[in-house]
Amino acid sequence: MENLISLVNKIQRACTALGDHGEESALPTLWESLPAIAVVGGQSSGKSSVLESVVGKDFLPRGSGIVTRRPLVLQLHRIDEGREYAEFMHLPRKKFTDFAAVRKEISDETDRETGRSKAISTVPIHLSIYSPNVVNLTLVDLPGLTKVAVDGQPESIVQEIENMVRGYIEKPNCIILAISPANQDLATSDAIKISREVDPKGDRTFGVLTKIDLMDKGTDAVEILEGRSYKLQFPWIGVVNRSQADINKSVDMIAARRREREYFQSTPEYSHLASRMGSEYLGKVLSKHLETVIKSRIPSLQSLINKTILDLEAELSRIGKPVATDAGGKLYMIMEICRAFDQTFKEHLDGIRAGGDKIYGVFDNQLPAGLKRLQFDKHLSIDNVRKLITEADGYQPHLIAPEQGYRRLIESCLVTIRGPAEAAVDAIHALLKEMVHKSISETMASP
Ligand SMILES: Nc1nc2c(ncn2[C@@H]2O[C@H](COP(=O)(O)OP(=O)(O)OP(=O)(O)O)[C@@H](O)[C@H]2O)c(=O)[nH]1
Repeated sequence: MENLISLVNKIQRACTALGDHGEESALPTLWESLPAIAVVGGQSSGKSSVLESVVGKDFLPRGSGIVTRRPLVLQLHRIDEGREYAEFMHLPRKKFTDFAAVRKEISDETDRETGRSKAISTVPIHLSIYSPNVVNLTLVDLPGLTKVAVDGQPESIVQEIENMVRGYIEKPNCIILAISPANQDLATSDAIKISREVDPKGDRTFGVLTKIDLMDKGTDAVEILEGRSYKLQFPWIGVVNRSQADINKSVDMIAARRREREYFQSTPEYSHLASRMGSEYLGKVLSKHLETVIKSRIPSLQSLINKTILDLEAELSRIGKPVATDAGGKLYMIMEICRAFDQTFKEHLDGIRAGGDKIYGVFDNQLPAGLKRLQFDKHLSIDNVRKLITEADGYQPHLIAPEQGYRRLIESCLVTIRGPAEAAVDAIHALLKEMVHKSISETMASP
């Protein structure tokens, strides 16, 4: 089953490399059919902390304002042994073993796409983490939902983030990880609000409650965790992440996970729920659920891939043979096309293919018929001949041919036949053009 998640990971990477990340496209987008888990929450709800706890590493950029400005597709791969490392799809063959450098690269790559303007972009960053301490999982980290723009960002950014988040989570294949902080009223949770809009029955929403340790004294989250305040199909999972003070003191993740476990076991209100609380448990549940979803989607994925292959093959055969890349190859190809065109055109003229016979039709029928309709009587009347010859040559003895006069006579007749002659030329021009077009399409269609 673990192979299934890695297979989907590979397809997701291929989608991004081909520019398919679920946006408008002429072809059905494969990305949209792949199951993935999107992490949704308001700013400072603890999204980054949950992601880092699931991974067991510090690697996400931190700061004030909108830090996550591009979707981060985080693919976790479990390895049996060896040192953990990370890889970005935009930096192939570069292995990061220093996770502070991973954090910096996420920031830098965000800026490369969006500029330093703090704008947001829907083009995802792909990060793969290979570690013995993770479960196979694909998570998409999205910008935190916010209510106000900061740092000179346009007001529209609030709506843009919401649209981007909605764009991911409204896809029926998206599993929503809705992060809500326990120290705020659940009724005000941005994550619950938006996930309820796209998944009203909670069929694909996992509710995660953070900051349970920060709740007011005398209050607890049992009502929520037991699904009585807000029911989802899947049980709520509570987590206790590192506080800001822990982060400042560089409390490591492994110690934080241990402390989290102890917290749930030793707090009387939660001890009966301890076995299904915490980030480690969350990671396992998500991995298992993702596997189940992928398994159920395999037939539809397969038929989508097959259909896309057929569509692309049809498109390829419509486009034609591959074009050579080097100059010599291109020249050879052009010469071949010209030769084939030349041959086809000649065959049309010679009557091997249809079309050339129409040219004979013009000379044999149209032109003679046009000429027959002309009135030469006036030109060739004896009076006119005499007049022209006298005007051109003057009075001459009969032995000398009146050459100038003949010329004038022929010229005036030629002017008369101009009309039918030009009509014949136009007709042949149109026929030749038609044959050129025919020959081009026949040349391109020939194998
Ligand atoms: N005590 C305690 N602090 C937490 C918990 N979860 C998160 N925090 C703290 O809350 C602050 C915000 O957490 P983040 O994980 O950065 O929240 P975020 O949702 O990713 O915030 P943005 O990146 O700004 O959108 C940090 O200082 C965390 O240390 C928790 O369960 N308990």
